[in-house]
Amino acid sequence: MISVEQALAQVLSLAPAPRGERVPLDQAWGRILLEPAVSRMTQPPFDASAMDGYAIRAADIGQTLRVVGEAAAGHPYAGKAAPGVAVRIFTGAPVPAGFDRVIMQENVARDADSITITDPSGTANIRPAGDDFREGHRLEAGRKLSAADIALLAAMNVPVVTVARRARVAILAGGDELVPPGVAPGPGQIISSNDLAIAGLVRQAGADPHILPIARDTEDSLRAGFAAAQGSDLLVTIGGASVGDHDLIGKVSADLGLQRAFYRVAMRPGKPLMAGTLGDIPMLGLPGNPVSAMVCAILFVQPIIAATQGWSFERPLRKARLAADLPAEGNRQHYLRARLTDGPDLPVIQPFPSQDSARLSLMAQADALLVRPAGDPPRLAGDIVEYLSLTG
Ligand SMILES: Nc1nc2c(c(=O)[nH]1)N[C@H]1C(S)=C(S)[C@@H](COP(=O)(O)OP(=O)(O)OC[C@H]3O[C@@H](n4cnc5c(N)ncnc54)[C@H](O)[C@@H]3O)O[C@H]1N2
Ligand code: MOO
Repeated sequence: MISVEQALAQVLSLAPAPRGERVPLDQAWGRILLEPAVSRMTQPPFDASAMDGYAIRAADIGQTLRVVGEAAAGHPYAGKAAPGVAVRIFTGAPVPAGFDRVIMQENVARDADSITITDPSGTANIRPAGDDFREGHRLEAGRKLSAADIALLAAMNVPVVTVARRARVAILAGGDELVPPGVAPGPGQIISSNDLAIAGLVRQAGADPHILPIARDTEDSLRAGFAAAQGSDLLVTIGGASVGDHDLIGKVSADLGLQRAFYRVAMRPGKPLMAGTLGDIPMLGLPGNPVSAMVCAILFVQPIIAATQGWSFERPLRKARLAADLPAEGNRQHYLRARLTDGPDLPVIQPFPSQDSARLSLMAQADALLVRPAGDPPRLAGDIVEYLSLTG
């Protein structure tokens, strides 16, 4: 058995280099920027009015001013400032040359073509050219593009960006007991859920899942499943990873030439995890118990997808206070399904009394995985412990 840290390093070393594609901005949200984007604009491109009102010279405050023209957004005023004059101006309009204040119209009394300033206090109400960013401003590679990033790129006049191609992830669940949701299970059968859980986690990491037909517990059926995964960027198998007579993933993948990086990790749940490269595709073989499969996907599948897309998707370890005493840990790092509530300083974490790795109903209620290192001594209520958030 290797440690979780060693396993993660080995998994990440299997990730192929990210490949880029050019997409227009309306398709770029949530994608990973692979090449820096460089602004072709200065923003604002001109000194812009921040208010509806009158452009004046600060030196003229106290005088009655003559309104000589109008500047609206998209309709600049062609003239310049002169002593004793004002220009009617609207938000977003270029401030004509020579004016250095905009007085809000609420602070002005207008009489035909004349204005008197009733309240000269306040700021200039002018956004100077380049106040936001200048030509050449860069948005660096490696970020997941947010709504604000897309707006910024648009304002930079960068209509097309290079983002990482979404990894295509083949998901192969196997087991004679499995039927898809909606099918009436026969004797001894259950509904396959893991493939759908993993597909959700794959999507969360920004990749495209491709759920293959459920494989039977035969070498031929598994071989057909592996063949169907050709052309994917990553293959994730679920189940059949343990030592039972019908656990064939290890044998079939080895027969097909898997370069195995490791098998078995010192973690709980998720010990019978394997990883390697099959042909030129990285493969992760997840254990079949539903919670084990999900924990392995959170710890290993999501990070390798991120790496394949030029990104780092690491859930930070956060601190919380234990709600109840816990016994000493064994020789595997333990990820306990838990609930978080607010506390006076840190959140309070309450692990569920049952940690059975088959209990999906508890996984669905968990908002955190309490992480206990191998060999952790007994802990008391109130002790500070670490957790991974499942809710973001
Ligand atoms: N003698 C030993 N037995 C087991 C060991 C061990 O070390 N020695 N490890 C146990 C642990 S830990 C786990 S985890 C499981 C992993 O087993 P497999 O990866 O071989 O998974 P299966 O046997 O195929 O399935 C386990 C369990 O999960 C259910 N399952 C599988 N696939 C799905 C699916 N797509 N959707 C829903 N449920 C699924 C399956 O029906 C089984 O109940 O091995 C232990 N045994
Ligand atoms: O990985 Mo097994 O989960 O310990 O149930």
